[in-house]
Formats: sequence, structure tokens, C-alpha cells
Amino acid sequence: MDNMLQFMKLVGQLKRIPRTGWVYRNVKQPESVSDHMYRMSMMALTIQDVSVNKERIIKMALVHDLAESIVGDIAPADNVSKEEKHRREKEAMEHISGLLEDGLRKEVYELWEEYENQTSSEAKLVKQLDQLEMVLQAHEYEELEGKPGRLQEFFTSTEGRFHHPEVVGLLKSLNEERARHIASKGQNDAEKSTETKSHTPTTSS
Ligand SMILES: Nc1nc2c(ncn2[C@H]2C[C@H](O)[C@@H](COP(=O)(O)O)O2)c(=O)[nH]1
Ligand SMILES: [Mn+2]
Repeated sequence: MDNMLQFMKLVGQLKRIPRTGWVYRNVKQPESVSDHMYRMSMMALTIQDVSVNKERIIKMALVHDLAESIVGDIAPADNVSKEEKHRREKEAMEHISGLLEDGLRKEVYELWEEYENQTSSEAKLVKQLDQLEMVLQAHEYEELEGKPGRLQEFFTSTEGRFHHPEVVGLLKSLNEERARHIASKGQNDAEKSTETKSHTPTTSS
């Protein structure tokens, strides 16, 4: 098969791979890996910080999980060692980028390698976008399910990971909205239980 066609079919595979973290938490119709990378790329597009190489962070966001088209989306709960996860993903990226012409092959592989090894400020920012996108998605699933707070583990596991001011700013808005929703859900539940108590006849002793 033509190499470019094979490359594009591997990219297409990402549309059909659900994000493992949501699958393990029984989220209905979980997003795919490409859904996740798309919004990350949009987050990168909106970065205003002129010290950041914006083109590079958009490209890095687009390729950072490309290896998952072959190795799948390995989550912390899978207990795959960092070394083994790196070995699998490196092997996959060598194959995937190997389908491209030399210049493009080098570019795609090096973008992935830079992100994987976190060797630049751009890579560190893309990692923050990766985790910001995940907690934003967790918040949206809590809203869709009407269960604010249910996916707290995603917020707990990423605490202290956010440093870029624009990332911190969006996260602040997200956490404020989430806190309001958790508070109002708690209030509604309290009101409901009061109502239930007032309508439940007490048994006379
Ligand atoms: N249940 C949890 N899953 C998590 C957590 N942190 C990450 N993850 C999932 C999300 C993805 O499915 C996968 C890896 O994501 P990458 O974008 O890094 O490939 O792991 C967590 O705290 N809990
Ligand atoms: Mn990712």
C-alpha cells in the first residue's frame, strides 16, 4: 500500500481509539485520542505568549499521541512501566514516521521525541495543555452526567502540574465553575433530602 495512504490510515485509527482513562471510569461514549489531540491543538493555537514558538506547539500537540494508533492509549492504571511505555511508543513512532519522506519523517519523529523527553519549554507547555485538556474533559463529563465531583481523581493527579500563566488562567475559570456546580449539587441534594424527610411519615413507637 502507498506509504502516505498507510500513514493516513494509522492517523485515522486514532479516531476509533477511546481514551482509556474514561473507559476505566465507565464514561459513556468516551472521546477518542484524536478528539483529545484536536482540542489540545486548538488550545495551542490560542496561546498569546510571544516567547512561545506557536507553530511548534501546535504541531507537537498534533503528533504527541500519534504512537497510540499502534500501541493504544496506555493509562497509569495499566501499570506499564515508563521504560516499557517509552519502548513501545518509540518503536511505533519509528514505524509511523518511517512511512513519510525524509524531511517530514525527521520533523514528525523529532516533534514526538522532544515532547516525550520534555526537552524544551514548548514541550513542557504542551504537556500542560495535555493535562488541562484532560481535566476540562473530566469536568464536561461530570456536567453531562449531572455528577459534579465524580472524576476528582483526574484533578488530584494533575495538581501542581500547571505553571504557564495562560494555562493557570483557564484552569482557574474551570475550577471556579466546577466548584459552583459541586456546591449547588450539594445544596439541591440537601433540599431534596429535607423534602423527602418532611413527606415520610414517622412510625409512632
Ligand atoms: N483514571 C485516570 N486516568 C488517567 C489519569 N491521568 C491520565 N489518565 C489517562 C488519560 C489517558 O487515557 C491516558 C494517558 O493520557 P496521555 O494523553 O498522557 O496519553 O491516561 C488519572 O489520573 N486517572
Ligand atoms: Mn495526550
